[in-house]
Amino acid sequence: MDAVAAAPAGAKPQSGFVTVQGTHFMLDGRQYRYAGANFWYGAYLAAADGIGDRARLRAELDQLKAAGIDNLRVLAMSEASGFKRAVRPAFMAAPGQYDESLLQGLDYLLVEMGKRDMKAVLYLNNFWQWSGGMSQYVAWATGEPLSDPDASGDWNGFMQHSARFYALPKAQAIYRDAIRSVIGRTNGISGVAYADDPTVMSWQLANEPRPGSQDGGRANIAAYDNWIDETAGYIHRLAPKQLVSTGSEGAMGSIGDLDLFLQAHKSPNVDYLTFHLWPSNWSWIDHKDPAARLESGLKSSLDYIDRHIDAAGRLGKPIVLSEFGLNRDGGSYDPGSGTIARDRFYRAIYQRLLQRMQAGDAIAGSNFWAWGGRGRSANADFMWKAGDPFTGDPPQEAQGLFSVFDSDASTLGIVADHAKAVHALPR
Ligand SMILES: O=C1NC[C@H](CO)[C@@H](O)[C@@H]1O
Repeated sequence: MDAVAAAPAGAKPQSGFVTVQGTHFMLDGRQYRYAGANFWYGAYLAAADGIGDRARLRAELDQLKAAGIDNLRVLAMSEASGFKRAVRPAFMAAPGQYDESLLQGLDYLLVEMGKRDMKAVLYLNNFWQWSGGMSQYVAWATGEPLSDPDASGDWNGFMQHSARFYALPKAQAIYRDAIRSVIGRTNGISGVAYADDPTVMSWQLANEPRPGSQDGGRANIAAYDNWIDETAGYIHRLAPKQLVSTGSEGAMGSIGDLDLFLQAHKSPNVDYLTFHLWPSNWSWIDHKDPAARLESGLKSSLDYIDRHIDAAGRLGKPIVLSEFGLNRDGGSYDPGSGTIARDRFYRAIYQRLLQRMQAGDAIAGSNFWAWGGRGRSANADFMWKAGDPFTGDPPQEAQGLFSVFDSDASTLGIVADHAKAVHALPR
């Protein structure tokens, strides 16, 4: 194992735990607002050589920190599955069997983030197939075969299958054991219990948990709301010093109903709200030509942002935009391609977030999707294979679809400008 590198020069002493006060985050007695990134593969990159690349990790954490990015959203549990486009290896090879090398990767990542005074948002499951996720739990609990959406194209059937997770006691038992295995862990490098580590800002129940499909999800609402309330309460009992959020996309992840989103987040066990913004996935903007309907897509996007910030204010909890992204020009995956449309999109999103922060509204931060760093695909189809470098795009998507690479200077400049403006806000 690599020796743990010395703290970078100028590393500040570690800050305390992030807490909630009304519609704001607090940190060390002052309001905390942040500019962050999605770094789903952070623990994988931090694993020992053979899976990870710790020299790349340290260099890219430095690059992110230098850009003012001090909050990273990271996958902290994955399940071995037969899904065609799932990340391999998985944190959990089988119910109750955990990959110590990936957990040591999470140890290493948290230590390196702590040195740089960064905060981690760790999600413990996934509604989607690219890390196994809820569908794999259903398969383990029922013995039924998986329905792979990348093979069938039946995304509605997949979403309904995943949503069975919420009401299957055996699936929940396996999941809670996984939660305990992470939250109850003591960092093998620092000796600090995860639940006592202020680097961990919050635990997320899952990535983008939905009640089910647009047509079938309403029947699962009671089970979904109950799952959120009970799981969030369970996590709070394991980690009383840290925050809990759901990982929801907002209305678009709540069968299009903002009221259902708010209802699911009323639980006092849910400390803050999350929402995501995916104009090209939601057909507001064209994947293959983001410039074509950019202005109308931007209008829909800004409206979506305002509605969710307003709703969080009414609920009296902070909210973060914990995913947003857009395609490269012409829908290209090539890291050398242009990002004119994406840069316009990022600027407009950040401008609206900053305006709402300056107004004292409930918005407390954002994490762009997603840091790709120096990860590059060498495959003609741009699809990830086990052993390939990691990028910001998980294995179910082309490597380069939404990644912000280390060479994307214009986009990273926009991110850095936003981070600087956020850090200049009164605290
Ligand atoms: O959580 C997610 N939201 C959208 C991303 C881009 O499509 C996707 O890769 C991921 O599953």
